[in-house]
Amino acid sequence: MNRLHGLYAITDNILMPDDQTLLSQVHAAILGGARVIQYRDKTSDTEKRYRQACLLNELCRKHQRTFLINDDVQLAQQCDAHGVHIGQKDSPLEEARQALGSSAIIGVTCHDQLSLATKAALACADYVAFGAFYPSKTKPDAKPAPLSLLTEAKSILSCPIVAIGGITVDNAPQTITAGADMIAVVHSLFAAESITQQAEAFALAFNWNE
Ligand SMILES: Cc1ncc(COP(=O)(O)OP(=O)(O)O)c(N)n1
Ligand SMILES: Cc1nc(C(=O)O)sc1CCOP(=O)(O)O
Ligand SMILES: [Mg+2]
Repeated sequence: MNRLHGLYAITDNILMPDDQTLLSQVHAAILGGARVIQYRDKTSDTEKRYRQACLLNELCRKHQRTFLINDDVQLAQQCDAHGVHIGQKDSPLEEARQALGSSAIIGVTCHDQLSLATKAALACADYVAFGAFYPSKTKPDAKPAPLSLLTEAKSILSCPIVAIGGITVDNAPQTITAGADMIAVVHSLFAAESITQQAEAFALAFNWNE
């Protein structure tokens, strides 16, 4: 199975306020076909973040899913995650690689800028992420990015490409056709009535394009 392809589910500390909700919602997403899980908790509760990251790591390993930590290289190390997702204001890629080693998966946010992606790819990022392609409920201030960026990026990069920001079951096929290898989703997945069915619908969008 290609580990960096398909539905990329990102957790949310508001939609999933406690351990039980977090675990059951991520489990539901995995059952529906989410291939990559990112633990994204923007609180400063270190104890909770460590505990939840360990719980999710165990769940993802049990189901052979890729588990990444947002922002926090040290937490990724502590909970033995597969890797980390870093933004332009987080730890530099070189530092993250030094800390986590050559087999870790490191993804980098590139917003709407191809130049950030070529730089990250040259520095051996495992994937690059562009967005926001649609208005995002999770990050309403995210700068918009055009779908044409995905097509342009696909023609010059050899690493996998993630599309993020306001992705829904309705607009997912367009982002995949434009060049996304993975679609990263928070709200449209985890606020759904049936998370498993919603994940299945996202996963189907990839089958139509394969
Ligand atoms: C897959 C993926 N893409 C982009 C982001 C955004 O990262 P960043 O710009 O560092 O913003 P925060 O998520 O830290 O608020 C992401 N987390 N995941
Ligand atoms: C975390 C994040 N980063 C973005 C970017 O554009 O870099 S958009 C975003 C939020 C994604 O959540 P939703 O699927 O609810 O829009
Ligand atoms: Mg970040």
